[in-house]
Amino acid sequence: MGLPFTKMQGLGNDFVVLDGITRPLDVDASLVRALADRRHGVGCDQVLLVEPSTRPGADYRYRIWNADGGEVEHCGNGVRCAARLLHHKGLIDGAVVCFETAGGLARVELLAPPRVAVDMGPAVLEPARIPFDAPARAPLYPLEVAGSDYAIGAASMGNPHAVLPVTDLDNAPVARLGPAIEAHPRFPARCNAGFMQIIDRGHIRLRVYERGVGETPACGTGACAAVVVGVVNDWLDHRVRVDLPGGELVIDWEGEGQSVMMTGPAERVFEGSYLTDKA
Ligand SMILES: N[C@H](CCC[C@H](N)C(=O)O)C(=O)O
Repeated sequence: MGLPFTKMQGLGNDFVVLDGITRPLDVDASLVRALADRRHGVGCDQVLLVEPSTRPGADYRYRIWNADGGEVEHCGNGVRCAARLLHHKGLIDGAVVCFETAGGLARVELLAPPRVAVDMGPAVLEPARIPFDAPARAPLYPLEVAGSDYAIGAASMGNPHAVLPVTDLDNAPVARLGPAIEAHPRFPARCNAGFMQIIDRGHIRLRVYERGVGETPACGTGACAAVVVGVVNDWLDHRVRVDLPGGELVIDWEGEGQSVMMTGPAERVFEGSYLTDKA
């Protein structure tokens, strides 16, 4: 008997989505790594599990694991895909659904397909809550990485992000610096490393080396974190077009204490059954 799943993607950030609603499902790191394996398994950046909600105000709970098997707090592209899938299955009344995640609540609205809008909740800038080791909160932090000194922004969207401004994104040292920032000791839970090029006050280009995965075509929480860092440093206005290698997200943030709003696509790719018994 195989494990049914739905393959989905948002700007090429791809997911194996599991149904924990019809019946409870035990997901562990080894199953995640097997599913995520692009040669021996299905292949994905993250595995998502949608379950009945456990808290008032939420319609469903959704959990996220990176391809390395680590469970994490939030996934922006993933929450759009989870909402699109529930709507397709007739499990949402109307066009709005609220998910509880380990990183907080996410209110999702299905727009004209394939677009989906998400209230990602507030950004967290207090170093201890990112978590990031720093003596005090600052718009930028000095960080020594691989023997050189950089200035990074740091924020959490439920999950930790470092944001490094660059002037030439196409030639940014993502493969070299990404892993070093991801595993930097000042990020005790590791982090997602964003490389941001400012085009103008309403437009950035972004590449993200994701915690537990590597560089992905798009990172929703990374786009949110990059815009937050840009607004905090007065480099950006409140509505920003974020060009990622996989496509465009639109992020709106009115400032401290306000939710970060994200709009982008979410698409089903195929339904399948993972044959866990290899015999
Ligand atoms: N790699 C992230 C989780 C997935 C985030 C990303 N796929 C998104 O769309 O936000 C982390 O370890 O926090």
